[in-house]
Formats: sequence, structure tokens, C-alpha cells
Amino acid sequence: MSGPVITVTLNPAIDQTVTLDGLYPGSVNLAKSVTSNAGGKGVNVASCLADWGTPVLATGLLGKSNSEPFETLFEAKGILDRFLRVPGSTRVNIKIADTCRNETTDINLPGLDVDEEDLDRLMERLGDLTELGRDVVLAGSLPAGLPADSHARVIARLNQFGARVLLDTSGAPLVAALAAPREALPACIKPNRHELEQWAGRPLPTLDDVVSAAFELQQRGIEKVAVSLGEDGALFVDGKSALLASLPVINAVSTVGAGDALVAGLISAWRSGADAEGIARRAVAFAAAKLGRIGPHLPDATEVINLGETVTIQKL
Ligand SMILES: Nc1ncnc2c1ncn2[C@@H]1O[C@H](COP(=O)(O)OP(=O)(O)O)[C@@H](O)[C@H]1O
Ligand SMILES: O=P(O)(O)OC[C@H]1O[C@](O)(COP(=O)(O)O)[C@@H](O)[C@@H]1O
Repeated sequence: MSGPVITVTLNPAIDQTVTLDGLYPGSVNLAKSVTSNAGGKGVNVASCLADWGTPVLATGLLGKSNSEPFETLFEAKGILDRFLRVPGSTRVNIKIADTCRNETTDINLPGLDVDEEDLDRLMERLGDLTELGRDVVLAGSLPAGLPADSHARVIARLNQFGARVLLDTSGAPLVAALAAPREALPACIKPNRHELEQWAGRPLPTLDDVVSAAFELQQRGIEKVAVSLGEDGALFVDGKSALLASLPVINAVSTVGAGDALVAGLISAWRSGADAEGIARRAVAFAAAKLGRIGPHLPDATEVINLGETVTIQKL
């Protein structure tokens, strides 16, 4: 597809990553460093796409009072900024990267108290934006004040405009979006295992369970279902195949944004006409490449391509 990829983030965040050697809840913890970066799911996707060289436009709802880190990121990476400014400050989310246990703890805040009129204004803007590009990534949670069916409404409108929508969200908004009639469903979704369980309403402990749930969604009319499975890689299901793509376990500097990098890789490969295996390789390579850094950034393309060649693909 031509034109920029459009990313829509209704609930962006400034991610504050605190790095420490061992997190002990209830005790005094000494941090080694703190890093702050503009983030939130669609912003992270845009940032990774820009690093890869894909033209990208970022929109959504951004607090007027602390928009500067976002503007700096967009300018540095050549991301077209079409965010609607709303009163207040964008949330700050805390990410605790424990280098001892090699795990990240996320503390996510609810976000701006926006009202439905802000969403209506954004929806009007989406009509013009989809004239520029048809691939739309709608990613992340909803800010306080918006009802759970907000993503569903946005997708229905985007589909009317002829967009191809990739949705990455969780909880009640995910359930609402997936309960929509066929013509209002996204073309692609990227839940992680927990999010897929939230939709299914049951635990999905085995890979077979995850594959069945992903097929169920595909059969309902979602062209591509990708399920990220942490260090086990990711599952990619479409009408023709189910593939498990993985790399050996990586000691991540920070896992924050790995799912978003995976989404960026998926959409970039899909729009360039890659087959299911090509999409799976690129997506997992983007995610793995991101794990080596704090913030939504990729190394140069050669490193990502080389990683992609080492991805193991298992046909299920
Ligand atoms: N420790 C790890 N080792 C190797 N790959 C990983 C690791 N953690 C995450 N990944 C890769 O990153 C992708 C996204 O991570 P995941 O944690 O599943 O996403 P999300 O952040 O959306 O929950 C995974 O599908 C996998 O390809
Ligand atoms: O939109 P949500 O679900 O509240 O999540 C927001 C958080 O997710 C992130 O986008 C990271 O997401 P992933 O780790 O799933 O890729 C952070 O930048 C942000 O703090």
C-alpha cells in the first residue's frame, strides 16, 4: 500500500523506565538510572516504523501541557504529527526494569480525562487522514472518560473510509471491538496470551489452546491474527496457515514496547506484500531487535534483516 501508515493512540504515555538490580516490594530500592521517553502503543509503533524507513503519521489524543517529548520524537524521526491536543497532561507510566531477575514491572496510569466530544473530533479528522494512507494501526488502552466501545466505533468508521485496520488493545475495549458485526471488525489483531484469554473468557495454557482461540477469531472474519507469546515467540494465523515464529530467549534490557515493535514489523511486511512466513520473520525480528534498548527504537535495518533470517518458523 502507498502513503504513510497511520497510527492512532487514544491513550499515549510518557514511559519512565527505572533500572535497578533487584526489585524488593515494601523495601527501599536503590535505582541505577531513570530514562524517560514518549510512548504509548501507537507512538511506539510509529517510532519503530520510522526507524525502518516507513513513512508514518501519528494521531490520537495528546495532553497539551506536556506534549514536548512527543514533538521532539516526531521531529527527530520524521513522523507526521497529527495528534489532537486536549486539555491536561498525558499520563506518565512507570516501568521498572530489574536487571537481576531480568523482568520488567509495568505500572500504567489511567490517563487523561477526555470526553466523547474529543473522540468525535478525532473521528472527523480520520476521514481526511485515510485519504493519505489506508493502513491504520489502532493501539493501546482508552483514557478515562471514554466508553469501552470507543475502539469499536473508531474501527467501524475507519472501515467505512476503506482503511485496513490493525487493532492492538486489551480488556473490555478488545472484547467490545471483537463483538462487532463482520463489517466493523479489524482486519488484523495482535493480542498477547493474556489479552486473548480476556476475550475468550477462559485460560489458554497450551499452544493448542491459543491456536484454537486464534482460529476462532480468524473464522469470525479477522483476516490475520497474531498472538505474541513473550519469550516463546509469536503465533500467526490467517486463512491458509498457522505459524509459530521464535528466536532463542533474549536477556532483554527492557521488554516495554516489544509487542509494539512486533506490530510495526507485521504491518511493514504486510503492506510490502510479504507472505505469511515473511511477515512472521519480520515481526519477530523487530520485537527481538527492540529488546536490546530502552524505548521504541530499532537498530539499523541490516541488523534487523539478519535477525529475521535466524527466526525459526514452525508450521502448525
Ligand atoms: N525474552 C524474550 N526473548 C525472545 N523474544 C522475546 C522475549 N520477550 C519478548 N519477545 C518477543 O517480543 C514479542 C512481543 O513480546 P510480548 O511480551 O509477547 O508482547 P506484549 O508486550 O504485547 O505483551 C514476542 O512475541 C517475542 O517475539
Ligand atoms: O495503552 P496501554 O495498554 O495502557 O499500554 C501503554 C503502555 O504500553 C506500551 O505502549 C508498551 O506496550 P508493549 O510492551 O505491549 O509493546 C508503553 O509504551 C505504555 O506505557
